[in-house]
Amino acid sequence: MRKNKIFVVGLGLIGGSLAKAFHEHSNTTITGFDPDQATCKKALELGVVDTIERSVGEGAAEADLILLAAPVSGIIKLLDELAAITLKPDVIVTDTGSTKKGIRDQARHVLGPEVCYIGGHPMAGSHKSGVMAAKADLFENAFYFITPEKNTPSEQVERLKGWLVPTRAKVMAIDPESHDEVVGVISHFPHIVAAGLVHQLHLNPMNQALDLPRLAAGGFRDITRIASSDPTLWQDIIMNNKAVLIKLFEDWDKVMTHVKDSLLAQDVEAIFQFFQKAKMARDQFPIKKRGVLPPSYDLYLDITDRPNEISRVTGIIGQAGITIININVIELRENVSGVLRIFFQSDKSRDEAMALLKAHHYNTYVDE
Ligand SMILES: NC(=O)c1ccc[n+]([C@@H]2O[C@H](COP(=O)([O-])OP(=O)(O)OC[C@H]3O[C@@H](n4cnc5c(N)ncnc54)[C@H](O)[C@@H]3O)[C@@H](O)[C@H]2O)c1
Ligand SMILES: O=C(O)C(=O)C[C@]1(C(=O)O)C=C[C@@H](O)C=C1
Repeated sequence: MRKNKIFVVGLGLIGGSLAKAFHEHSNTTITGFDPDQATCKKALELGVVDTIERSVGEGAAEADLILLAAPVSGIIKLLDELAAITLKPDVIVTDTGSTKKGIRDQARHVLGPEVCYIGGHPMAGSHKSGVMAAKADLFENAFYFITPEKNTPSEQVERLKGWLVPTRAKVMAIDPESHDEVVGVISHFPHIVAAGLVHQLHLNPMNQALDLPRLAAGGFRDITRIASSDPTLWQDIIMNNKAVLIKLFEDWDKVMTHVKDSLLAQDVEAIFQFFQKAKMARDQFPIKKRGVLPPSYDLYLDITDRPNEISRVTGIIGQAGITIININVIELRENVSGVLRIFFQSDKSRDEAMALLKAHHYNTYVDE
C-alpha cells in the first residue's frame, strides 16, 4: 500500500515540532528539507523526519501535504519555488508563518487556482530556535490558526484539520487580515516591548557601574524572556505586519502618556486604577493547560534564607509519606525570604502537605 507523504520545509523549532507530532500518522512518510545541512543531519539523527530531500522541488512533487516552516520571507520565496513545480492534484500547501496576509497575497499571486493553499499559524513556540528545541507536544492545547479563503472547498479545510490532529492543538479558522491584527496585539507588539525594556536597561547610566541585569529580579526576567528570540525571525515578522504595528504604537503611546500624566499630576487614584484595571483583566485570563504533562497541584510557601531550610520543608512532607513531584525556588535572595513552589500529584497530597506545614508555622498558599 502506498504511503502518504508529508513534506516539511524548514526543520527548525516549528517545522521540527510538527514533523515530530506527525509521526503519529500511521501509513505516512515524513520527509524534510532545510537549506542548512547541519539541521538536515540533526533532523535525521533525531528521527524528526524519515528522509531528507535533495531539493524543495523533489520533495514537493511527491507530497500530499507540503508544510512551509521557514521564516516569513523564506515562506514567500518558497511559494515562488512551488509555483514552478508540478504538484500532486490533491496536495494541500500550508505554512506556519507568524503573519498571514503577505503570505496569502503571494500564494494567490503565484500559485495557480488548481493548487490548494491554506495558511496556518500554531500559537505556541519559544524564544529558542532550531531543530534541537523541537518537541512533539509543543502545540498541545494551543490554538492553531488556519486561514482558508471563502472559496476554499470545505473538504480541503477538513483534510488539513485531519493532518493537524496529532498536534492536539485547537484549530481555529480566521481571515488573514484579522489574524494579523490579533497577533499584532498578543504576540508581535509584546516582542517589541520586551526588546525595548532590555534596551532601556542597557541605556541606563547606572548599568555601567552596577551591571543591572545581575540585579534584576524575577519580574524583569519574566517580562523580557521573549527578547531572547531570534532577531532574524522577528525582523521578518515585524516587517510583514507593519500597518498593524504602527497603529499599536499609537495605542501604546496613549496608554504610556496617561500613566506619565497621572504621575506628573500626582493623581494617585488614576495610578491605582491603572494597576487595578490591569490586574482585574489579567486575573481573568484562562489558565493554560498542557495536555501531555500530568496535572500538578502546586503549593507555595514563604521561606527564609537560613541553612537547610529547603530540606527542612521537604523532610516534613516526606516523613508523612507524601510524594513531591518537583520543586522550584522563586526569588530567594541573600537574607531575604523567597517562595518555594512544590508540585504534588493530587490535590489531596497538596492539602495534606499544606496542613502539616501550617502546623510548623509556615505561611502557605495555593494559586487558583
Ligand atoms: N518561534 C516561534 O515561537 C514561532 C511560533 C509559531 C510560528 N512561528 C513561525 O514559524 C516559522 C519557523 O519558525 P521557527 O521558530 O521554527 O524558526 P527556526 O529558526 O527555529 O527554524 C527555521 C528553519 O527554516 C530554515 N530556513 C531558513 N530559510 C529557509 C528557506 N528559504 N527555505 C527553507 N528553510 C529555510 C532554517 O535553516 C531553519 O532551520 C516562522 O515563519 C515563524 O514566524 C514561530
Ligand atoms: O513563547 C514564546 O516564546 C513565543 O514567543 C511564542 C509566540 C508568541 O508570541 O506567543 C511567538 C511567535 C508566534 O508566532 C507564536 C507564538
